[in-house]
Amino acid sequence: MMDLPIKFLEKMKLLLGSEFDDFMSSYDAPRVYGLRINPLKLSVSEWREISPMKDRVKPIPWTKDGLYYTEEDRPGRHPHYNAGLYYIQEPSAMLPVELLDVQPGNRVLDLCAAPGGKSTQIAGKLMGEGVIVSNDNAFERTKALAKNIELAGVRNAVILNEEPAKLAEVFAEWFDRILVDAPCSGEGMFRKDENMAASWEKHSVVKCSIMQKDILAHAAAMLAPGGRLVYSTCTFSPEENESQIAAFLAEHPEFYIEPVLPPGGITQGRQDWIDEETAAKLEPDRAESLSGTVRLWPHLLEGEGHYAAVLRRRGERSRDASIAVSAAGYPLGDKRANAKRPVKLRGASAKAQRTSKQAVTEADPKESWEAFAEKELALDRSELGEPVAFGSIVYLQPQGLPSLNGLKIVRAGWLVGEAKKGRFAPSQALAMGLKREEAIRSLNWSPDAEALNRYLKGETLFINQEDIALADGAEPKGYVLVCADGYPVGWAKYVDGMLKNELASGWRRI
Ligand SMILES: C[S@@+](CC[C@H](N)C(=O)[O-])C[C@H]1O[C@@H](n2cnc3c(N)ncnc32)[C@H](O)[C@@H]1O
Repeated sequence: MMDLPIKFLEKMKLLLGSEFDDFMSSYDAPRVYGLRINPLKLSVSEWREISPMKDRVKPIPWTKDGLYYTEEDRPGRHPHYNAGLYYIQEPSAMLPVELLDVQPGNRVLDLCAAPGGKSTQIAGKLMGEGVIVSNDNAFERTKALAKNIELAGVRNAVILNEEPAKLAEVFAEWFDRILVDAPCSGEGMFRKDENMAASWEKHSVVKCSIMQKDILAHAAAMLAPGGRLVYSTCTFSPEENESQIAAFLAEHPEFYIEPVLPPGGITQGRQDWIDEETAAKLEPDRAESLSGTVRLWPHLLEGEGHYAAVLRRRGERSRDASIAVSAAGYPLGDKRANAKRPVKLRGASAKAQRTSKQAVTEADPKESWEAFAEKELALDRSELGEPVAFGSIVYLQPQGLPSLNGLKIVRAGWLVGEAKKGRFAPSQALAMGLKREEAIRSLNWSPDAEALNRYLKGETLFINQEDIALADGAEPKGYVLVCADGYPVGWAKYVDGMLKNELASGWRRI
């Protein structure tokens, strides 16, 4: 039996009454495991054709691409993981994005996004059209966020490291969809992570609910009229769930709850759990609408537990032409449209900008990219973002963004590579976002090939030239896109029988 905080147990007993014993028995039941197939790479049925796990998985009812797997399968160790074919995610955490109803072409904000489970799910719904702005205010956590987004092969994400108030100054009424997967006391994570139970007092319910209120208020300011906002937590406390949403409705008459018809095992939100003070501020029908939010309980379904509310903003968005902006972030036609914009960069991007101030760059990095893409890729660039360079690093930035002036940027778009000493070095993110046939040279190994295992460990290999698939007219020497089962895992450089490993250092198997 797990060691759970006494105060938590007393509270749950009071809330759940006769259901409490069933709830408690869920802590003795084994954990369940989930993964979500990445539609940017392949469909569930295509994955089933190639996966050794295919006969042991079963569908997660509330997510088209979600599957339960057994612990022994260890999908994180299979090369399909290195190829970004799926994301390992707690099953109930897959619901909020389903409720967000993302459509290709939408502008979506994932406000509390690290480590990126839900951002990658959103990107899979956008299918490369529109933009996802993925933000987290904890810089260290944005590193995992960027890696997961890149692993999934997302081409249309911008990753920021900001406070919601700062974002709201730039993105007023800009987004069609916003996800607030709020920081919370994590009561639904106790079974998965015992540390969460130990630190429950520290992340107190009261502290979290103050934080959530502030985040929600800024999120509301960024949603366009007619837009949809999903609020979710992985905790059970009503203060962070129904009462939080009730307080939000009381302060935001322009929002209403869109009721969710709970699929099997998912239950309605508990309108009777709203605290009295908040309930008194709401009209009765608005208070009743809280039963249109949803709860996932570990004793009623196979998942750790979650809460989600779908909020709609009244009105209709008016999309005007002035939204079209230049790469410099100003509306087209504005005299500043070609101006260089001062931006704050974080991590690798910041380093590249510092370096570029010291060294004289021989060629415009964007031109280096264009030359590389022209020669080495069979990629239709007309559908992709606008090349923008920060120092020597080149990104393809989704079009139509407002100026990111003054924001802390982790990724200004799809990081395609770096111009170094007159050459262009393609990035790991570029490899992951390409399809095999979009590179003029590729090499494909089966997942159990020893050569692939050695490549993933970062070793240099010796291969037969004939193993490289070449586009018409391409010579064997040069960058090769290395694939597992036809899906890219990274770059290598081929010269005279030798395959120099270009797999990014943080991506190698240890
Ligand atoms: C529940 S986790 C998000 C999990 C993520 N959505 C996923 O699916 O992988 C909450 C996140 O909120 C971030 N956070 C906390 N306070 C924040 C704030 N004021 N603004 C933005 N992010 C915040 C935390 O750093 C944490 O990464």
